[in-house]
Amino acid sequence: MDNPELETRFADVFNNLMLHKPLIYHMTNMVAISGQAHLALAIGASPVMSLYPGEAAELVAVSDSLLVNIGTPTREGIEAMFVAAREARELGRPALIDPVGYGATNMRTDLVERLLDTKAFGLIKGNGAEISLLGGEGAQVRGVDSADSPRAALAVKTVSRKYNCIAVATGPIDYVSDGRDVFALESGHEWLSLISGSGCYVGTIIAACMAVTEPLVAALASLALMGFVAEVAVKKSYGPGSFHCNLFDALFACVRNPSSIVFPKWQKLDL
Ligand SMILES: Nc1ncnc2c1ncn2[C@@H]1O[C@H](COP(=O)(O)OP(=O)(O)O)[C@@H](O)[C@H]1O
Ligand SMILES: Cc1ncsc1CCOP(=O)(O)O
Repeated sequence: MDNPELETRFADVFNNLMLHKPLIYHMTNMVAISGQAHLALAIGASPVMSLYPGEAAELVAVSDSLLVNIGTPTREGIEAMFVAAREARELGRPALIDPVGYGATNMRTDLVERLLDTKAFGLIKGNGAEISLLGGEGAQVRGVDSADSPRAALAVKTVSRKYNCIAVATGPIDYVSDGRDVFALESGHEWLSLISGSGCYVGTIIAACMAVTEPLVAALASLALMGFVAEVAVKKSYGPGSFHCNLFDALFACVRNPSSIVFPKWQKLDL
């Protein structure tokens, strides 16, 4: 899809991140939490992380967007997520849910469905397997990893329609749907799957962008950015460790100079 207008919009999104420095309230897992905080800062946003029910409503009120990631659930954290989701709905705050490990255990499946019942979320972002299962398509989930997601392209549209929000399925090919169209992007590098938390990082970038633009553009811009920076970072890296560092450095540089980004091209699928 050759669309210079869309690329200008992506660049505007990153410029606005630097300008507005939105506060992103992360309710996230103990694996990726510090990386997500560092990443938010690198892209010009401000992170606040908390899983405490007693301050969840107040934090939603002062934040520019909410990210709920169920990766390492705890009793208290779950209670806080429901408080935050209801407050975000009440206040109309942009909110994203990352259903980490949906389908891996009955508990996660049930939790995600109950959170979605709050109707707080303008965007669902999962890996291909999580979104395929949410959309009623078959997929294999092992722990929190996506083992197989051949039907993610179809599922993303189903999920978007079912939950009346933007749906995003990540993987070697990323898919995004607004319930009408399905967009696909092949970019990035397989080493992203060697960084535990790379999907969570995508969540942070999208949630930050949702504070400054509509959810569809936020998703398309964020995934194109991630794809491009992964391709840049891998050229300077020896393995997952240096790749992780170079990825953050490339994100830092790109959001400060969006005209340096060669955005990989989204394709509109005929589905
Ligand atoms: N084989 C791959 N090639 C290129 N990019 C990939 C590959 N696998 C995952 N990605 C990218 O890594 C990021 C995280 O996606 P994914 O691994 O599906 O999430 P999760 O970590 O939640 O399982 C996304 O930006 C996705 O595009
Ligand atoms: C390994 C792990 N276990 C529970 S949450 C988590 C991190 C998952 O991060 P991602 O799905 O973004 O790779």
